[in-house]
Amino acid sequence: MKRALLWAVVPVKSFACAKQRLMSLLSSQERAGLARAMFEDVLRVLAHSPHLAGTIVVTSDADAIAIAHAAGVGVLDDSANAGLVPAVQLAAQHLACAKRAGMLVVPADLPLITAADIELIALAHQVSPSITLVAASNDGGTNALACSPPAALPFCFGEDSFRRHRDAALSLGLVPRVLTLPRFGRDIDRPDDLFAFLQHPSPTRSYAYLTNRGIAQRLRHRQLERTEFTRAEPVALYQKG
Ligand SMILES: Nc1nc2c(ncn2[C@@H]2O[C@H](COP(=O)(O)OP(=O)(O)OP(=O)(O)O)[C@@H](O)[C@H]2O)c(=O)[nH]1
Ligand SMILES: O=C(O)[C@H](O)COP(=O)(O)O
Repeated sequence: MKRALLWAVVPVKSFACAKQRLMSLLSSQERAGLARAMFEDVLRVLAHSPHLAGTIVVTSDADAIAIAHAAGVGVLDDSANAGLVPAVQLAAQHLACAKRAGMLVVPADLPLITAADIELIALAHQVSPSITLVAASNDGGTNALACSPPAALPFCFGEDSFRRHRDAALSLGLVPRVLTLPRFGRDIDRPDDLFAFLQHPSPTRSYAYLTNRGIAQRLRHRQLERTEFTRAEPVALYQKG
């Protein structure tokens, strides 16, 4: 079976605005630092993959642009910063105009992905027209979307996006390939995602960032307190009554 060559597309919103859902655990500086480290982890895997035709970062963040250039990958300017869907549409139009065969959208908050994951996606993805999807493990999101040709699908990122991408493909008469890739499933969006990430050391910049800054240690204390509070709560209620 012939394979469609994929261009990886990594949308990156401004680091200063990233990871709002981690606000209860991390300062704005720490959220920006983590977002940056996760992006570096993702880019390191994509930029070295022999299974991709290339990688493009869609962003207007000066830091992200510098990191992309240092990794030798292209940048599309997203000065509008109007959300994930317009950013991906921009990339799809760009790739379609350049007559590229396909696009693989990879969010920048997947620090655990590996070269083997990219290979599995590239091997599973069929010739055009075709769609390949990887779901987030816990929130109904889409953590990888391969699409040939690049603009084959109306992009549905947001709430419940995996189901909506699958339905959109089916309504076009395309049966999407769906892969279960545990490392691809684990984006870091919410406090529980971060606690789970910290449970197992990983050779990632993200883990190193959280550990070297003392953030990991602080969060482990916090998690312990949370557990103890949950355990203590029924006793406290009993005493009050
Ligand atoms: N270029 C670009 N990328 C975006 C935009 N909005 C989100 N992204 C990227 O899309 C991916 C998923 O982002 P979200 O989960 O929506 O945002 P987040 O910063 O990770 O987390 P929250 O702030 O908690 O929603 C990440 O790679 C983001 O950097 C945008 O307006 N422009
Ligand atoms: O499916 C989506 O919309 C993207 O993967 C982003 O999802 P998230 O906001 O849950 O990370």
